[in-house]
Amino acid sequence: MKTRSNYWQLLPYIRPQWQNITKGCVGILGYVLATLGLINIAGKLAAPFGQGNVVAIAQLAAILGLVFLVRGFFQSVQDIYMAKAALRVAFTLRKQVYSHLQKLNLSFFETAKAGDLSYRLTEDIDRVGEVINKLFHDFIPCVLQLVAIPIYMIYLNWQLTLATVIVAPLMGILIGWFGERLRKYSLKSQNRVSSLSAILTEVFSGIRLVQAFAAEKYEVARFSHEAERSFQAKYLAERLKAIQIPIIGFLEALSALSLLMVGAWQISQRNLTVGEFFSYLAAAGLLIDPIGHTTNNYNEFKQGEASVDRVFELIAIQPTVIEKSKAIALPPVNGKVEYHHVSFAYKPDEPVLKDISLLVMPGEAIALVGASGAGKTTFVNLLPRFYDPLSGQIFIDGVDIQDVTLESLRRQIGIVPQETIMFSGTIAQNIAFGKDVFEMSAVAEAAKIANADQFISQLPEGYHTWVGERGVNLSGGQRQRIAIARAVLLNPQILILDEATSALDSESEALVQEALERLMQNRTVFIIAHRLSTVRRCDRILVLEQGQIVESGTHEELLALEHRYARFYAQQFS
Ligand SMILES: Nc1ncnc2c1ncn2[C@@H]1O[C@H](COP(=O)(O)OP(=O)(O)OP(=O)(O)O)[C@@H](O)[C@H]1O
Repeated sequence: MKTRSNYWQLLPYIRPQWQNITKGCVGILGYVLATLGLINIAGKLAAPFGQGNVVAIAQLAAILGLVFLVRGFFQSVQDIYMAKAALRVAFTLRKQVYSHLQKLNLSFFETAKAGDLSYRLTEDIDRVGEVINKLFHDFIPCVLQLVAIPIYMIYLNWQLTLATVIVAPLMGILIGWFGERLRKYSLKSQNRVSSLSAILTEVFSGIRLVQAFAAEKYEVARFSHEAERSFQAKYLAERLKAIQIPIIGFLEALSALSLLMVGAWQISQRNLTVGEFFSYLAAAGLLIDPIGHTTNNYNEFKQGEASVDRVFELIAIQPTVIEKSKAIALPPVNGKVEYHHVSFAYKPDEPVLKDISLLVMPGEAIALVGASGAGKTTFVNLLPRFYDPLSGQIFIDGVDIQDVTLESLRRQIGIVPQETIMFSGTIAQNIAFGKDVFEMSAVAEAAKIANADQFISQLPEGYHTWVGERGVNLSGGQRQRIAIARAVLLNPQILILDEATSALDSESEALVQEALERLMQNRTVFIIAHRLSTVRRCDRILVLEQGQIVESGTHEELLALEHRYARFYAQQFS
């Protein structure tokens, strides 16, 4: 576990807020000066009280009221500008972490938990914002008061001050000790809540599976176990705080007692007037609040540090697929694709693709077949650079794909995945996914080509029908046609199709097939094929086995070989 504070890493986010912070500091300064003014006036009240001078008391009380008002005004200034600065820091951090995550590789998201990520981006960053807000509008003024008031107290009477602050070092040590423990408990607690959030995301998005497997009890037990651990971690933190408060309170009482004793002794020795003692007591009284706040704030900082750690952990993750600084935009391509001695492994010593070389001409349709785990998905994932080969190169129209910008590369490769994810938005927005501005007529045209126009037109609000987070209100076949429409609208020269394995009813199947056929026309296509009709239609079939192309040719040619494809064909399609 890290012990170094990550708060310093917030500095680049805090710096641009200097204007708000300066305004807030003016507020702090005014507030502290007004506080010193209050102490001074309180001291002046002792004499008229002794003389029973009501007029003087009333005058001083009026000034006191005025200074309170001024102090309140400065407090508002400080609160407003510091809160603005802190919230801006949280906003910028959130935006930056989100765009950083967007740059990370597929491999990161394959292992990261969605619930955990969203917790870090929401709750953790909120907490960072709250801590910075506290730091600016509470902690700094308190520390300033803790410096200014004792200086004033020393000026009034150093012996009394010594008596008051004698327990301060012990207090400091205790606060530090508790704070460090709180930070550790908080990190644990945040991680636990994050795990809870991850379980919730998993279960609610896979609720059909949970119900289908009658796994409700199992999931409740899993959730309860994690909730129990979260309870334990939170409880430990709260218990620690509960122990700390009376200990610090006792030290404060000790300090007050010693102040009274030394004060009485000094007055009896005639080293101190009652008026000075009054002023002194007012100063000491005004210290109680900042001490309490500083202790609480320190605890919160330590707890917040856990959130800072968790946020910066994400920022520290570097993408492995990196765009070169001199990357050029890939010009519009014809679709010639060449794999040149390409090898790849997810884990060292476990090669998934082994020295693959292949030339695909523009407009050619390539079917990839092979047993599960043969490397078909990996093979196509290298083309849009979801991963980079360990060795070898991939060229599109003779240009090494590692020399071009990721955006220009990916915009020219359309992907129709096995399972279509629908984002929350209208059908039209889902078809035009990734585009801010689009022509409705172009969307409708794409939907027509994808055989989707008819069912969309029958929906209550047509293209403006809202589809849920996972498109629950559309059938599998309809979702596939939306995915095809997306690819049609993108109009890429190169297409990757991962044919859905789940069976559709024959009418839906025919509509999808027809749509796919139209989509594939005049494009270079790589298709992970699960259907015989698709395989037969392709110009070339590649049989993958343990990361190697072991056979290549047309359906008829490969059948005539009577080897692997023929065997595969017999198993899969006959
Ligand atoms: N993200 C990953 N991390 C580690 N190993 C992986 C990852 N993705 C795939 N693999 C492994 O790489 C090998 C090839 O997987 P790949 O998904 O490319 O095969 P496939 O032929 O597409 O299989 P399927 O038809 O089942 O989808 C398998 O052994 C798989 O377990």
